[in-house]
Amino acid sequence: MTAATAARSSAEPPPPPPSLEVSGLAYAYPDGHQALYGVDLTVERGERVALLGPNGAGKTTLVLHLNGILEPGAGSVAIAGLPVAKRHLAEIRRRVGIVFQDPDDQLFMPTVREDVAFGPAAAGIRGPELAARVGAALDQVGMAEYADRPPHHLSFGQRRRVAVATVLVMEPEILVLDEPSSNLDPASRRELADLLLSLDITVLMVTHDLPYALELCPRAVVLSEGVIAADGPTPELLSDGELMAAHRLELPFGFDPRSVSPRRTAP
Ligand SMILES: Nc1ncnc2c1ncn2[C@@H]1O[C@H](COP(=O)(O)OP(=O)(O)OP(=O)(O)O)[C@@H](O)[C@H]1O
Repeated sequence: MTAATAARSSAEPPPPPPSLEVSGLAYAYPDGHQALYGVDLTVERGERVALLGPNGAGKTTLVLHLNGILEPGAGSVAIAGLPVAKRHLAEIRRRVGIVFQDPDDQLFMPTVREDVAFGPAAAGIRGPELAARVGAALDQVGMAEYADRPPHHLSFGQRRRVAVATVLVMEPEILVLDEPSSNLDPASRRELADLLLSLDITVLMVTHDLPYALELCPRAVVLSEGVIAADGPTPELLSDGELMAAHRLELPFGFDPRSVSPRRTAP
């Protein structure tokens, strides 16, 4: 290394910490049921990762550790370098935006605008900054024109988009989506895919919809019986018949995972 390159590299900022770092995470429910046995998972900033696995694999249990709803029995979780711990819980919950499967679990205010404003208002943001953040989040999900509507007057697909806005407005480090394509008609499913591809954000997507995982997530992780059974490029994992059968993963009849490449960006 020359003196000039050494000087330049010492001036470069260090790379950002991973968006998500899970190390040796183990968890047993209070009734003694062991749901996770030492999970290690690192997701770098900007990655989109599908979390796959059969019913009961431990996917929800893992997600509930990301924002401190559950506390590890062993191991640790960090979000952009900040440990998930009681003393950091408010900041952790801002950094981890979880979109639950049922948007009605997340929407409870009289209007869309108030639902999207709820999180930042609770964090002390007021006035023009609050209005600007809410407007920007609704624009991101294409729902600005519905701002004054009651959420329960919207379609399921529209409510899911508003639920995404309620977490985007917090400017999270990582967006965690639980079954984002469930109950969506084909057009809403595609529109949500386009929306997710337009976001410059780290994504962890829990899904049983394997074509959706393939389209949106270049990388997939298979969780099975509380351990990571595979971690790699989604097309490779979904083309591995033995792996798929061993973990009860099934593609739709006739679907060839080699016929689709993960999309990098929205059209
Ligand atoms: N509150 C609880 N008390 C005891 N055991 C639980 C509890 N919640 C989940 N479990 C068990 O922990 C294991 C993991 O469950 P989890 O909900 O994390 O699986 P999952 O991969 O999200 O499944 P699914 O695809 O069906 O949503 C399962 O065996 C489940 O029965």
